[in-house]
Amino acid sequence: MNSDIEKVLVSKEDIAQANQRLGKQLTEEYRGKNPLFVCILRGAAMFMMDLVKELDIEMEYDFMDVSSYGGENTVTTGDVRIIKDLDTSIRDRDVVIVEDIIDTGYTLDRLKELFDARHAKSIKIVSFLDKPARRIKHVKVDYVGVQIPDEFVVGYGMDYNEHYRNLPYVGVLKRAVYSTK
Ligand SMILES: O=P(O)(O)OC[C@H]1O[C@H](OP(=O)(O)OP(=O)(O)O)[C@H](O)[C@@H]1O
Ligand SMILES: Nc1nc2[nH]cnc2c(=O)[nH]1
Ligand SMILES: [Mg+2]
Repeated sequence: MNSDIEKVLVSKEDIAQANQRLGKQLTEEYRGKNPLFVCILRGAAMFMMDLVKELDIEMEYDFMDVSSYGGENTVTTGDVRIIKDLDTSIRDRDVVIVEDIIDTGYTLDRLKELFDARHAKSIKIVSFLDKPARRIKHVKVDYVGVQIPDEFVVGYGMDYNEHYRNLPYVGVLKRAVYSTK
């Protein structure tokens, strides 16, 4: 285990199991609909690539880069900026937004509003992690991998100052790491 990690919240095995379950559910729901899966960069990249391999249907995917956080690294501002937009039109498409984590809900609330305005046929959300304790915007998450307590997590795509995204599990950082980096 990485020496900066205090504890593992979601192991490699837990991740694989959650993805298999989500893949089955989404396969049932979207068979014959050619859905567009939208990965929200950068955090959701690793989850997205694992998830789509569990889908046994025709589908397409695209990427969008948004940033929901301002100057500080662990404090939300509620400001969501589009850094890279989709290349695909979502008009009349069944869209599945793929996120690594829903925390305050600002990012997904804003994205849902945006996709509604672009006339998607349907919009559903799949988030690998759900941290309900911190919710401010009560957006409906249709599919959740794992619910976690109110801790700042890293790994499996999630970062602290761009580090730790490549960890193959989700963990909590040691306190000391925040004060030295
Ligand atoms: O529910 P919220 O409070 O809006 O937080 C969740 C969002 O915050 C993180 O992304 P971030 O903007 O930090 O960028 P990243 O995905 O590139 O790491 C995470 O990947 C979610 O997209
Ligand atoms: N890395 C990381 N990004 C987040 N964005 C919102 N919550 C979190 C979290 O717990 N960890
Ligand atoms: Mg993100």
